[in-house]
Amino acid sequence: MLEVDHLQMSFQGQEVIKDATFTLEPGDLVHITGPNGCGKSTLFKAITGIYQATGGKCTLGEKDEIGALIENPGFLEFADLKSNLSFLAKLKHEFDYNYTQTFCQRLGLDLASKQRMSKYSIGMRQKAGIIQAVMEKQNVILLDEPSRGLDADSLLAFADLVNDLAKEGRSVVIASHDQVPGINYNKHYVLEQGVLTQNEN
Ligand SMILES: Nc1ncnc2c1ncn2[C@@H]1O[C@H](COP(=O)(O)OP(=O)(O)OP(=O)(O)O)[C@@H](O)[C@H]1O
Repeated sequence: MLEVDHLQMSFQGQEVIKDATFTLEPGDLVHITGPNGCGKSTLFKAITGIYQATGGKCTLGEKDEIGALIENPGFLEFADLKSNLSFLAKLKHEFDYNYTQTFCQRLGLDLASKQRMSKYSIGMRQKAGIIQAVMEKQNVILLDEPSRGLDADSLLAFADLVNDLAKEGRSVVIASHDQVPGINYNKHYVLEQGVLTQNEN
């Protein structure tokens, strides 16, 4: 699905990612942890092509599609949730209202609400960012600090959601320094001093 092979990323000679190597199989639920500033967001930006990697390579299967939430998601601030999500979906696909609604219901957002995004709380924006990463049936899902701003019930709903995505054979990679209880990770990595290392536990 996705092969990340000795990926490197430097900025003006400063090496942030020295060696990141991992492979994603269908249904993998992967946790990448590491201290602030270790390069988790940079790794996702290099995988998605927002940044051009300075070394190594990423190979995505022909039929595979990446959905990503990286840092603070940007929205059309004066438009409501449905306008924002349908705008994003239509860049590549048809907007599937009913399918998207299932994710909104699971995370406690109202897809029919006329409230503009500028009035959304940090947690609500985060949920909208998670939903846009999965609503087009993307099968390689990269979530950077997805639990930011989520309350206790929403964290449980989020854990259920990602566990279900993995059961469907979609692969989810979560980068975070905190733990979300209830996520059934099958692989753990640590990013430290630019090197991504797999942990057995
Ligand atoms: N466009 C850029 N230009 C220069 N340096 C950058 C750029 N993007 C990221 N960096 C540097 O890369 C390093 C890693 O940043 P990154 O945001 O990837 O860390 P992180 O692990 O996601 O941090 P956090 O846990 O705090 O979110 C930082 O030192 C940052 O300053």
